[in-house]
Amino acid sequence: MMVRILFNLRCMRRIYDKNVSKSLLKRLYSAKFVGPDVEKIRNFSIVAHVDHGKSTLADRLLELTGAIKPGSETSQVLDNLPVERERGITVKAVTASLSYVYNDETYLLNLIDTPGHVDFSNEVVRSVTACQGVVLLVDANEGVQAQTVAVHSLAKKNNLIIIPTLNKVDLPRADPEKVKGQLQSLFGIDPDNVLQISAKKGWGVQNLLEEIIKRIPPPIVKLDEPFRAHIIDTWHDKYRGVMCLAYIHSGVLKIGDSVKWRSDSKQHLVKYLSLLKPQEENIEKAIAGQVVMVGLGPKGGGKVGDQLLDSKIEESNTAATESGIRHMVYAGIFPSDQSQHTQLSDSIRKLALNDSAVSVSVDSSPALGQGWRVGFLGLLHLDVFTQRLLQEYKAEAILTAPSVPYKVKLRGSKLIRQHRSDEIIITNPLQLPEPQNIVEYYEPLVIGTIITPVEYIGAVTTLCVDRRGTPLPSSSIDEHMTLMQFVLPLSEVVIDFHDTLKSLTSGFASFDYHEHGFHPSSLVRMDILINGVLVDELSTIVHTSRLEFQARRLTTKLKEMIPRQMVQEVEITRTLQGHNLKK
Ligand SMILES: Nc1nc2c(ncn2[C@@H]2O[C@H](COP(=O)(O)OP(=O)(O)OP(=O)(O)O)[C@@H](O)[C@H]2O)c(=O)[nH]1
Repeated sequence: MMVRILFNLRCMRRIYDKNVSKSLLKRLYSAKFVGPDVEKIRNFSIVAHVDHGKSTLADRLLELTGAIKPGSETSQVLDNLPVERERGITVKAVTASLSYVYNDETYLLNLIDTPGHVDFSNEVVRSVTACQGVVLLVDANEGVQAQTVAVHSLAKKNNLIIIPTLNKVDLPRADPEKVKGQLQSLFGIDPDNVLQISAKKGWGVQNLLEEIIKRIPPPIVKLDEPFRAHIIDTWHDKYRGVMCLAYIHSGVLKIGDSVKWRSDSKQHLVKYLSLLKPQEENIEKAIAGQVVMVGLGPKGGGKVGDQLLDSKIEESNTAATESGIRHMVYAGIFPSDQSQHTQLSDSIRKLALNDSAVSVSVDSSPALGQGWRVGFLGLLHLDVFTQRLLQEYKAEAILTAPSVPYKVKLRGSKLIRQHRSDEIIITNPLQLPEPQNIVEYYEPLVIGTIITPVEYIGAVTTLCVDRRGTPLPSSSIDEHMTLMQFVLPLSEVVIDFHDTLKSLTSGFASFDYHEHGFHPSSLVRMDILINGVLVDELSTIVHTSRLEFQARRLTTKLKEMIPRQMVQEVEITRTLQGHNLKK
């Protein structure tokens, strides 16, 4: 019961009104495509720091190409999940196939609008695999921010053409020349190549569209080879089963073609084939270089990362769908009532299809019953996942306290045999072996990039050192802004680091991080006993230097939250040294 009071993070949000997206789609009208010609295809993505205007630019591009009517009342048309509209953020990359006539030729432009928040960066990573270029959007007022650095290096790593574009030039405080200087000093971008637009007012957007056609090359594909595509997104359709967004690498795909998954050799027929403009437009045939929606019917399946092949290709690889995603945070998800277990299980399965970044494994708890241990890319990802469960599937869930994964090196041949390895990853504090069976503890570190005005360098350094961070060399972006880097423990970053950084720097600093592997650390499991009984769900793994602070913070909270008459004593045990703290 007490556990529920503390950790029942049910999202009490407004119920999803399905009519939102339907009425929206009604307002869209379609332009006629001339048959695809690879030379006239451009696949590109809009990448930027959070809130620099990606979705607003996507709206203007949709208007210019006739996919939506100009002056449409609904803004951020591609952000059509209720959670995206409520929070004003993009969490899913969305594709729109647009047609545009330039120099009397009709071009097919596949636009992918991507999220900006670091927790959804996997969507960006996946999107760029279907692109030959990106529009790197930078707010001309805020200038280069931490995610600008991250998406620029991602585009470079994938050898994509980058179209640097300054947005929000209509703002009185916009300083395009200063931001061009930042792009030059950080990335070596020639200021003459930088475009200037106002996505909100539509200024310069047509020029940008034509620059996309001129600067980004058509995809290099093999039309005469057998059909092969890779899956960049999937979602569940109530009537048609799994629908997949596929980027075609070679060959041609037609309705009725026989295909198979690379991960299993079973044959299927292509039942649905559409362009997303962004509403579905059925097509009979798609060619290499296109991004299309494919459905194989209710039993057809489909997973992000897998490949769809012509059934005559003799190739299979059961590991084809391994994502390589490293989960940053794990939490237990349990039904609020065990009678809801089947429904919640079904909802999690369907949502995990659309949110391929989560990992789901079965879990159980003495207090909460049967449930799942779910891995997320960060706390915002966890929050959005539970909100989507409630809004899109009406599934209420109880969440346990989130924890980062740890690693331990085991002692004892029996244990090593049992785990088939001398090292195990701990995603649940309860899995931690007894201290005498552990040779070494490891915790995950990240390299954090912070871009801050120079006057906050001191405050940022103090925050990072307090969070056990080690500074790396910093570099000046211009006379006002500095790029700082720190090696930080992931556990110190995921909970409230971003909010604290924002409040210390009056909202001016931005933060991004990438993983830096597991490193040896001094860790201990902190157990909580209430009325002498160990409450499994309250156990956490903490760094020994933070044990007392964390213990006092948690017991103070428990003291406030648990009705006094129900508790005689709250006790904290430290398994390693057997210390007790009583409140
Ligand atoms: N003044 C001005 N405001 C803009 C412009 N472009 C976007 N905005 C505003 O900036 C805010 C963020 O715009 P979005 O398009 O949601 O930004 P985003 O990059 O898609 O955001 P995420 O998907 O959450 O990363 C909104 O309030 C927009 O109205 C512009 O050219 N000028």
